[in-house]
Amino acid sequence: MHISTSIQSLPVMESFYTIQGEGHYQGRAAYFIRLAGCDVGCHWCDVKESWDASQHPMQTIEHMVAEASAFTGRIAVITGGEPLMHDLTNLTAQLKQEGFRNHIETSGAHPLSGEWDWICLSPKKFKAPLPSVIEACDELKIIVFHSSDIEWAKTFLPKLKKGCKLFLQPEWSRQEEMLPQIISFVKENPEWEISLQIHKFMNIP
Ligand SMILES: C[S@@+](CC[C@H](N)C(=O)[O-])C[C@H]1O[C@@H](n2cnc3c(N)ncnc32)[C@H](O)[C@@H]1O
Ligand SMILES: Nc1nc2[nH]cc(C(=O)O)c2c(=O)[nH]1
Ligand code: SF4
Ligand SMILES: [Mg+2]
Repeated sequence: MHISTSIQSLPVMESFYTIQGEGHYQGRAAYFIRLAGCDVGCHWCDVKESWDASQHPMQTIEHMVAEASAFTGRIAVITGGEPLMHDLTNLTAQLKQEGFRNHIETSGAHPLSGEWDWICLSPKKFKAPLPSVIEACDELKIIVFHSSDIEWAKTFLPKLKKGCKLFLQPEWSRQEEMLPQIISFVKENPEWEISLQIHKFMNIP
């Protein structure tokens, strides 16, 4: 007997069409889907409201993709929360059918699922990233809260695939203190770039 794919729903905190504010695609129009649920626990996380999935409504993938498709842009960024806590096979397949490039923002603490055109890994000391995600990422984005985080960033280099983009992003509240050190590091190590959360300067989501 043929069993049709059951309708899958995922907990969604918010979705919005905006400008990617971080990393290699910074400045590009993108539709963000922020899935709820995270077990990493970064003390400086800028979306702690996303952590408890039970606080957010379930939405069917059909509904999520239909809403995304209403906008002109065709980059979808799946973020969270930690999006890899969910099986993203069906979501990414249906976004692809609507012509989206699928991008993910992840801590890498859970196994990859789904079909990705761009993987941004932002590893955390609080819950280590899986080797499989480190090897697959297209962009490494290290949040710099303390100057020692710059040294920690370098420990990932031997494990990354060739051509992986390298970013240092100051933790928002620590920007003034960390930026001078990040700037001098990048001047000495020009394979690294600076990412600044430009959406926060523009007061957009
Ligand atoms: C909110 S997280 C969601 C995706 C995933 N859980 C992760 O951490 O990559 C999205 C991005 O924002 C970064 N981020 C979160 N809080 C931040 C802060 N206070 N300052 C700078 N970047 C932050 C994360 O490191 C990650 O790159
Ligand atoms: N504009 C904008 N760009 C972003 N890039 C990564 C974000 C995230 O929270 O994952 C984010 C976000 O929340 N807003
Ligand atoms: S892994 Fe991402 S969503 Fe989870 S606490 Fe850290 S920054 Fe926030
Ligand atoms: Mg954000």
